[in-house]
Amino acid sequence: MRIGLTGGIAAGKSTVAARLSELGALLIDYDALAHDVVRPGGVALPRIEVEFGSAVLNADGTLNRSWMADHVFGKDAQPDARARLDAIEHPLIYAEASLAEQLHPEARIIVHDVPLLAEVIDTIPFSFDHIITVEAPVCLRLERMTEERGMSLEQAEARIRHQSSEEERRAIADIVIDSVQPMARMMDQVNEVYQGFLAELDGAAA
Ligand SMILES: CC(C)(COP(=O)(O)OP(=O)(O)OC[C@H]1O[C@@H](n2cnc3c(N)ncnc32)[C@H](O)[C@@H]1O)[C@@H](O)C(=O)NCCC(=O)NCCS
Ligand SMILES: Nc1ncnc2c1ncn2[C@@H]1O[C@H](COP(=O)(O)OP(=O)(O)OP(=O)(O)O)[C@@H](O)[C@H]1O
Repeated sequence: MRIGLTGGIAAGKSTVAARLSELGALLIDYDALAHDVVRPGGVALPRIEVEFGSAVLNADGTLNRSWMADHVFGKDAQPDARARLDAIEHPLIYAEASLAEQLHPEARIIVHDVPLLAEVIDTIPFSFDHIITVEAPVCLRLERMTEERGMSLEQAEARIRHQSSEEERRAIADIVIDSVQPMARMMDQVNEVYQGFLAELDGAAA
């Protein structure tokens, strides 16, 4: 069974993902894959350099993430910069995700943790049995991003502006997890959701 997990930045998606993984799901973390595919020596970095110029690299040859973030999400970013970066990274991320699945043929429940699932739902080369979105109001997410991640309010607002809205994420999801509820209750909800998946699999096998 393949599950899509999404949510706006700092809504609590990684917290839910970690719980699903503890419960036994195979977790495929697209943020981690997005970091992997731009490592030095890979095919993405030279393409990104051609697309955005040599300022995109640090002196040690790694991707300058804050430069890239400014040029993709910042107020002076070119309107198509995000699409140009995504066009380089996304196919490589999907190939890695597919490989991760092939490496674990025993996995009964596979969770693809995809921050931008609503944006890519028509192009991602996977279909999902269920889609979970984790949601919290923008003001709370801004607070989490500025207090816990050292982002300025402007950077945090820009990142949210470049993402789908809660409404768009809810439209693709059949399960919504509200991360304003106390952590313990949210974890109980994740447990219930997971048990539901197992029951569905057992029902299908019977
Ligand atoms: C622009 C980059 C270099 C900025 O790096 P940075 O370290 O600041 O952010 P990081 O990668 O840790 O992502 C943090 C969060 O930002 C958001 N985010 C990342 N990329 C994007 C994007 N293209 N559009 C909107 N939001 C994004 C997601 O919510 C993600 O969880 C990086 O995010 C990137 O390479 N993005 C393109 C790849 C992508 O689409 N990643 C998302 C997973 S599919
Ligand atoms: N129900 C909750 N109650 C209190 N705090 C929560 C709850 N859910 C998540 N959080 C907190 O919110 C913060 C953001 O959560 P998390 O890192 O899981 O977000 P995320 O959506 O994965 O972010 P990103 O999209 O950047 O990966 C964390 O500090 C987490 O502990």
